Amino acid sequence: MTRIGIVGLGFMGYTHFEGARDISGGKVTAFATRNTAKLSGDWTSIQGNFGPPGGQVDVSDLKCYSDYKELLADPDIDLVDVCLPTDKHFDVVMESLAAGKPTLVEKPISVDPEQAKQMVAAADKAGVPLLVAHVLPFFPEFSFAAKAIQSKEFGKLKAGHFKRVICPPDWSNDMSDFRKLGGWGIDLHIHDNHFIAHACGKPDAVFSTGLLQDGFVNHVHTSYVYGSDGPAISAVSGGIAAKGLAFGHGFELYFEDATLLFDAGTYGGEWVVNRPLSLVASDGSVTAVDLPEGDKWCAAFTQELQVAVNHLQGQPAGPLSSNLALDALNICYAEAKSIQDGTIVPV
Ligand SMILES: NC(=O)C1=CN([C@@H]2O[C@H](COP(=O)(O)OP(=O)(O)OC[C@H]3O[C@@H](n4cnc5c(N)ncnc54)[C@H](OP(=O)(O)O)[C@@H]3O)[C@@H](O)[C@H]2O)C=CC1
Ligand SMILES: O=C1CO[C@H](CO)[C@@H](O)[C@@H]1O
Repeated sequence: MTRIGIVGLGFMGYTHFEGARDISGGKVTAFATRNTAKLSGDWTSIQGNFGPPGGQVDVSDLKCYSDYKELLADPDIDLVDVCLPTDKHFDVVMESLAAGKPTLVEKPISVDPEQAKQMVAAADKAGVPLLVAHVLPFFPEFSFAAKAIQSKEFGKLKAGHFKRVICPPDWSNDMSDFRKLGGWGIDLHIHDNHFIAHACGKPDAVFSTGLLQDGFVNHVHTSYVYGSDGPAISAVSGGIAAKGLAFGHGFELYFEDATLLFDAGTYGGEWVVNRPLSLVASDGSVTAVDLPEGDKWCAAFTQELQVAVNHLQGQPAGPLSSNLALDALNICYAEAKSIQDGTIVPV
């Protein structure tokens, strides 16, 4: 049984906690929070941009630490799950690795590429697993899309377009500093960069136009450059949607033999599926793809944590690979440079 300790109980700490309820071979046995109400199980202050608010949680079977350093020193923790704001990732991950703890850290690995490289190098040197919690490949529509791209079930992917937009979030004071987040490029659009690198391979270069703020991407349109045989991929992403559009994402994927479409988001506070995952076939038919039904709101996080737990038993890290997280971050920097210089930038 892998005993998981969560550090930081905000939107993601709570989401991981709920997601971990359904994994096999692992469970959350400890958490660390600075907040006295949360220490006693009152998680009602927690709310993110999807999922329900936190409630009253029975913490009697859990070790509740007010200082994450105590959690890192606990010999009964097998996997440290760092759910802190991004600017805290480097210090806490380095401490966790130094304590010999296999570590899962929320995305992005860091805003600073040098720090990100140091984290990966430290894990390699210590022989301690470091995983980055990029969850998008575990969402059923994206999981289906990645499998379709990699298996060529519908022929080769010829072209694709991705979308990910939010209105600026207001659930956390920690998210108000654009430089700490790395802008919506590194905070949000990195999901697409990671997914594209995971499903299609790392692009050779990017060409982007968009809006920069404090040197970071606020809104971006990117063309991902592959060799002459590669797919034509583009994405639009950013944080300039009006307040009624809290979150929206989707894709259009043009395969040789079919087109795969998906588009959904939170409009006016309601989850709206504009286009369920649909297969447009060459015979003219359009069918909704059967996806697992009745999944909990945090099911993708369950899958993500399952891969992390399985990795400690020798299974591949898959989409949680820290090198893939580095690639995704590097693409973000190439995009910002492309917007700045107006040129195609190698990745
Ligand atoms: N995969 C995904 O879909 C998403 C990923 N994320 C990522 O998750 C990470 C956390 O984001 P999110 O959960 O939204 O942020 P929140 O602000 O909601 O939660 C972060 C928590 O970290 C703790 N914390 C904050 N500052 C400090 C500090 N100085 N020292 C120690 N602890 C601190 C607080 O927990 P406490 O009060 O318990 O101490 C806080 O609630 C980010 O890296 C973000 O990019 C975010 C949203 C979605
Ligand atoms: O997917 C996400 C939803 O929006 C949040 C706010 O930008 C991001 O942090 C997160 O990664």
